[in-house]
Amino acid sequence: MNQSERMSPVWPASARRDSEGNISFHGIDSWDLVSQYGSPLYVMDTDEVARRAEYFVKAARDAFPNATTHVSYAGKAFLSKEICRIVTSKGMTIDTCSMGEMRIALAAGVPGRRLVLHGNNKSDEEIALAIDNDFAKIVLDSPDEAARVERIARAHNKRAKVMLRVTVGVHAGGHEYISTAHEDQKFGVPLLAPGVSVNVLTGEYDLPDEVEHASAAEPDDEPRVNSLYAIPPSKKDRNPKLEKAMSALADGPAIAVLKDVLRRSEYLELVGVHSHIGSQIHDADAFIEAVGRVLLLRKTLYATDGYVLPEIDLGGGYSVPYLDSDEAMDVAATLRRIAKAFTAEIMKGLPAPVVSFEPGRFIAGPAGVTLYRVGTVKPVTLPDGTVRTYVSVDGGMSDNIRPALYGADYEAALANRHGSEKKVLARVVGMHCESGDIVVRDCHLPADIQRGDILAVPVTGAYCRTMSSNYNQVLRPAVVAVDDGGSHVMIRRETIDDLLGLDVSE
Ligand SMILES: Cc1ncc(COP(=O)(O)O)c(C=O)c1O
Ligand SMILES: N[C@@H](CCCC[NH3+])C(=O)O
Repeated sequence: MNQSERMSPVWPASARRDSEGNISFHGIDSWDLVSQYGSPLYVMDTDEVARRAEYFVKAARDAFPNATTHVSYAGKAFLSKEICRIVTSKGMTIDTCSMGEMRIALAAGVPGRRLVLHGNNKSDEEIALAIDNDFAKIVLDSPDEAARVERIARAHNKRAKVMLRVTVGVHAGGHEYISTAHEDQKFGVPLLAPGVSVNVLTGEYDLPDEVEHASAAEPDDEPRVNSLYAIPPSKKDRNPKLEKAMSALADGPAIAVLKDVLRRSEYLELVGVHSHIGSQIHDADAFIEAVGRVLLLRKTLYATDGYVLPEIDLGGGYSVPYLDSDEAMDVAATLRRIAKAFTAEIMKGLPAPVVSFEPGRFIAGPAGVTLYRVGTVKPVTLPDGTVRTYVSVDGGMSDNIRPALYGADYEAALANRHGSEKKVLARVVGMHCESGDIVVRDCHLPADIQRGDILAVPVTGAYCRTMSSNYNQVLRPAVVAVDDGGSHVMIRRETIDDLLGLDVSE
């Protein structure tokens, strides 16, 4: 019997390396997986997905013992009917943002009341499908969307549950393309008019002159009773700093949309506000800052319209380590810190909202490993005399666009043997006609790596298969599920018939 060693924490918990150097998942060798299902191959450890879903749902419940929490799996990270069933069995709902994602979740048997629809450019058909299926929420992303959803809801004689996605102005996230709460981008509706900034913790704010005159009450002024307060507070409950910050928000774009939704209440039920500040966020402070701003918005809407937003959705963005040297985020501790922000002064007088989260990468990323066959191995001498060994594999940017798109870093390991003790500086590259077709920019691999070997790249469960392409007319790989019960195909490999079937020209 072979002695097996656990792999480092970036691998699924079931991954082992035996004394011959074979990497296995739940006892199934990489070599056997590739022999049976072909290469490249996405391997999804479904036990790991279930464990991570369970962990997040429990961490949210534990962090908010006195509030209801909802955790929605962000299907854009990785979606299949089986994954839908696994995460919903662990108490999650599912966040979708396209017709395809909605249809997969519905085909998995997930009821609409456990689904969410996002999207900055939803089609009428997508909105109609969500309304028809009584989705838990449709997240409005721009000022004109309330009227569109209302029109479709009226046609279906239904009342749609809607939220508004707001951009809170917090700058966070791993890469510019995956940061979503700064001002200059396509998602959401800003809290504040252009040029206005508010420190929600101190109530200090910077307003351009004209806005200052229009909106800010002096601390000793009478409150702007008619414009700011639906229900004027008693003098002793007034907080001048908070009033200044609320005044700025009361004049902002987000409140205007929320008021518009309230005016359409016959067909729209305003269930809350949504803030997603970006993805691969390591810094818990960014979430705390976002919570403060969203709670200020909730307080302001209560002040102006006497409406208590029932739910605050804080989106996803929880980081995972990709490299052994990356620090793992303590998600339970982060959620506890977020929960503390909900006990701030600003909550005084308002009931606790339902608090929702939408993790994607955290659930699926570390559960996935991609297996590739090694092809050409080419040592290249660099101008400074260093030799870099280019190791070509049979996939690349078509199955993992993240290195090319975000400069994302990964690790690679020889998965079918130990290989020589001597290591070489290597770059793992794909088979596409692009020099940027890189899988792992820099790593050290055994010097005797050769054609036919298997390379495994961990943490490819999120945003790899879902962002894959047919570039160079390659066929998308299969996704194989592994767990204690064995392995099976979850999503089949594309075939040449699939490819030719799309080309309908005579
Ligand atoms: C609205 C929304 N929710 C949730 C997510 C999931 O993010 P992550 O996979 O980083 O948790 C995203 C993607 O960034 C998103 O846009
Ligand atoms: N696609 C991004 C994550 C953000 C997508 C959702 N807003 C990534 O691969 O890191």
